[in-house]
Amino acid sequence: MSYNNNNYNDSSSYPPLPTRLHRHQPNYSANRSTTRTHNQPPGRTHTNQEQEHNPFDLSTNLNQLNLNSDNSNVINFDAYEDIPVETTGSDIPPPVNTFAEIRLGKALDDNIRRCKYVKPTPIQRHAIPVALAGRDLMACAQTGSGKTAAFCFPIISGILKQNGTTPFGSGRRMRVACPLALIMSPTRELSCQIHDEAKKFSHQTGVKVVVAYGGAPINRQLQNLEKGVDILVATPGRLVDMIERERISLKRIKYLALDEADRMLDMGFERQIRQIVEEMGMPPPGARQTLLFSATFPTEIQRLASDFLKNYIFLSVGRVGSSTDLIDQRVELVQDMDKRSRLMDILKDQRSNGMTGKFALTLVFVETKRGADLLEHWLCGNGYSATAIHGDKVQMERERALRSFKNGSTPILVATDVAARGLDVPHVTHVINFDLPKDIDDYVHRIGRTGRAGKSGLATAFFSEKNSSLAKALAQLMQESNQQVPTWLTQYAETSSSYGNGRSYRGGSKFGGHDFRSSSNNGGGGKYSDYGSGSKYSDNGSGSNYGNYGSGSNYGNYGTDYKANKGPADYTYSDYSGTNPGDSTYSDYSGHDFAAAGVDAHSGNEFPAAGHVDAYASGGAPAYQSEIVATGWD
Ligand SMILES: Nc1ncnc2c1ncn2[C@@H]1O[C@H](COP(=O)(O)OP(=O)(O)OP(=O)(O)O)[C@@H](O)[C@H]1O
Repeated sequence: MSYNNNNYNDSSSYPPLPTRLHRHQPNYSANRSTTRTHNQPPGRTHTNQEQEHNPFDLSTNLNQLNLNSDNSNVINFDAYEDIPVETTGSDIPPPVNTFAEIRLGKALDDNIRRCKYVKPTPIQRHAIPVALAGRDLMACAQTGSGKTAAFCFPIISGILKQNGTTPFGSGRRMRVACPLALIMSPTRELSCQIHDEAKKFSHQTGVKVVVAYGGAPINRQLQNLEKGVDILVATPGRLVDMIERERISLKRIKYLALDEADRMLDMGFERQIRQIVEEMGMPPPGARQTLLFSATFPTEIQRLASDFLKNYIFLSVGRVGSSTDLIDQRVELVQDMDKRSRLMDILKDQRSNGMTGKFALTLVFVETKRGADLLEHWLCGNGYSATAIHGDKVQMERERALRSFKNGSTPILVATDVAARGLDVPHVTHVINFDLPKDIDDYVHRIGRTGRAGKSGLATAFFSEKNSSLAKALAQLMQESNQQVPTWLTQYAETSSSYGNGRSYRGGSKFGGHDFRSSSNNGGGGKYSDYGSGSKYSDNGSGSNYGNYGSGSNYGNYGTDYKANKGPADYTYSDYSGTNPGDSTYSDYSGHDFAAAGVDAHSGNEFPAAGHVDAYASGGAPAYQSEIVATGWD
């Protein structure tokens, strides 16, 4: 065996993967009535010709290829019972325990039932009442815990209550679409997924959802806009393009949601997001409602994000940036040259345990696009059905790869960080970090592709010498997620001074998250704490009750712990991309190249110098910092 045996587990053999993995898919025959539904605004009736596609239809829903006789479709809410919840801000609307309490309207309730959502997840219990009360929200909750519905439900419900019609303005030549809601996300695939979800939730409500993303023909998307749009789901590059062509106006936006908000506001996207939100006619904070969601929210990014918000509520479910305990995390010390043979051992074990095929998908993260292609090729050559996804593939190839992974035709997907965030593929049972990312938050998002919606999952990481800067953050994260930390990793953590590419790890108290206003004393207001899905308002601070907190003054043990454990450096941009020449870790995120020009240490290949913009960056953003290279801008 060619890997170092100082592993988490003495045995080289992997136990059978978790079995609570099969999610039953909804099988509803849609009511294809052409009459207006209960909550449907006037003017939103559907004729037979423009009959809505039924997203619950088994024959057309890709996910349903994964149907299994196992009926364990219901989310495991026990897994969320003890999750700490922290809410700060003024006049915080109380959480709910059931969807019925929320009064989303009959049409939406029907769709929730069709989705088989029996009760709200913790983030939904807390976030939906806040959003329905019209408040701005910065929300942080663990991967796979239902954030998409948490921002979609209030938006759809709000649009239905407005009883509006899909408005159009006038442009130079064509009609200008004026959506009421804009949902932005960093990758094309995630935008498509949110679009599919939002369509499902708004089925037969008359609310029109359209998606716009780069790499796909713009004309088709413009045609869809022509048919009317209430909710536009978009990636930033394509959106700017359409606004500049005067095909979209943001002047009627009432709801703005940023999914993966920390990513949208970090150095790769911030400038373009600011352009969209602040310079392209969108109503200002206060005149619109802004909802920011992510599983991770570094303090520095919270500070940037607060520009977009007014009198907002900060909500965290689980510690900010934590991984869920549902994911069994293992880390192995493997030299770079031994990684392939170790991967082969793992895949062989999985095969011999019967954990293969469409109900046991394996997602393998690598550092570079070329590395992804090479590994895919090597796996296929060794008898494993694999495909790859990364930012150098044209959109059609990206979509094909994801489709064949989802339906189990190729149960192994080799991916760069383009697949790290947000993607909800039901049967991913194992995430393997063949190459670890430099940033702990990226690790959190990557492993979060498994262990979703209350199901358990397995994450294995190959740790090599060059990952030593991540050791401290990784060990701390694992400890906080109740994982066994190998002794050798603790030793690495003790000797390494860094917290992973300069960003401090926000560890500390296991309890709750951290609203940056609380420590900087500039806002905040009341706070209350709550655990899991019970109804109690248990206060976990230093004795004050719900609503009785002064702004940041009564921060209690939680705050003290946070500060005491705060790492040496906060999130520093310079370390993020510029100081690692020869290293292209960040070279692939939804088509962006974040790395400086240089030579990829891993493959020995040159990667492009700053300023390169690839062929399908239509209307894409210019490289706005010398070290940033925009390729295939979404
Ligand atoms: N109330 C609910 N009951 C049952 N299943 C739910 C509920 N809410 C969401 N889900 C399911 O949970 C899964 C994960 O949801 P979602 O993709 O919104 O997670 P997320 O928090 O956005 O994750 P990530 O941080 O990775 O983006 C989805 O398959 C979704 O359909």
